[in-house]
Amino acid sequence: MPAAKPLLEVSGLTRRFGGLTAVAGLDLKVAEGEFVSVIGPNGAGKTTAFNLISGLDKPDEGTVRFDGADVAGRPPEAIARAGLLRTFQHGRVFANLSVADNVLVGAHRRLKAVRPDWPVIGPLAELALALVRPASVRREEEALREEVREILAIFGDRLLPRIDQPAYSLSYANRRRVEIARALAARPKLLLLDEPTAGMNQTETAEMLEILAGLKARGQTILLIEHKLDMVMRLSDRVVVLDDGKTIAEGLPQAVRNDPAVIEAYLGHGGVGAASPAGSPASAVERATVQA
Ligand SMILES: Nc1ncnc2c1ncn2[C@@H]1O[C@H](COP(=O)(O)OP(=O)(O)OP(=O)(O)O)[C@@H](O)[C@H]1O
Repeated sequence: MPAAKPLLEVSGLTRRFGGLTAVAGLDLKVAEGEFVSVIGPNGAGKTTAFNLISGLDKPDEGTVRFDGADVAGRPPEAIARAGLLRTFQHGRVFANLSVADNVLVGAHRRLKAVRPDWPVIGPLAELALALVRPASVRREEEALREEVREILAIFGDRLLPRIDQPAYSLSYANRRRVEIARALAARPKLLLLDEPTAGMNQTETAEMLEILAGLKARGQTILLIEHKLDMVMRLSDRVVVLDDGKTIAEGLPQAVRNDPAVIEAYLGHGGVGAASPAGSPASAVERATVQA
């Protein structure tokens, strides 16, 4: 159990789609500084749970407490402003914006949280500032640009040389990196990553593992959905296993990997490469997760 105070506390979270209960009374805690991974067979309810936590979808039942406030059912922008940022399974970037501007969108979100709009004169003041650009505004812009470069540098030379290129011109892997960079620019208290290595090759996956390990070392709190079990094993303080919308196991990575209920869940789902139960039970889970 996490020792530090819970940053995220999900309780009894439920989402039904017609007759299907995608998330069924889910309880989940993430403490400050923790790296928690959510694994489970295809269709277990992982992404639906992320959608409910990040405000993209509304729960039928349950509560989501984030940083001391109940955020269940609040709009995604409000939840992001509170410091909970997420990325998407297939990556979402602003295709026509440059790499730098995509990341600036994340920083802007943070600034808005600190300096909310001033009704009525807000837009006029912004226009005036844009036309005159006093020294203070120029300094702030330069500081932001420098911050963008620092964030992009986390990804080695993948993004920095492409800083002014439009996002649509980037490779799939680079678009996914930009999405993470944008989330980081908001300085999230909690970062939700939905399969950040989906569609990436082995080298790119290994690189992402190092990047996530670096973020963890800096104290970034992370909740990760991931099918690649070796990554989950290397990074996680705790692993939560979902099946049919419920938690079926939770604990240290090695313990979860050898849990009979987990092995059964993976073997029971033909869709995750569980054709042969040969080999050790844990290797059955590994095959299933890597192939998913
Ligand atoms: N908008 C929706 N309408 C109807 N059913 C949905 C909807 N979204 C998800 N589901 C169903 O809910 C269940 C859980 O889906 P979800 O995408 O959350 O699973 P997952 O664990 O993220 O799977 P994967 O590992 O394949 O991404 C699935 O049976 C899915 O078909």
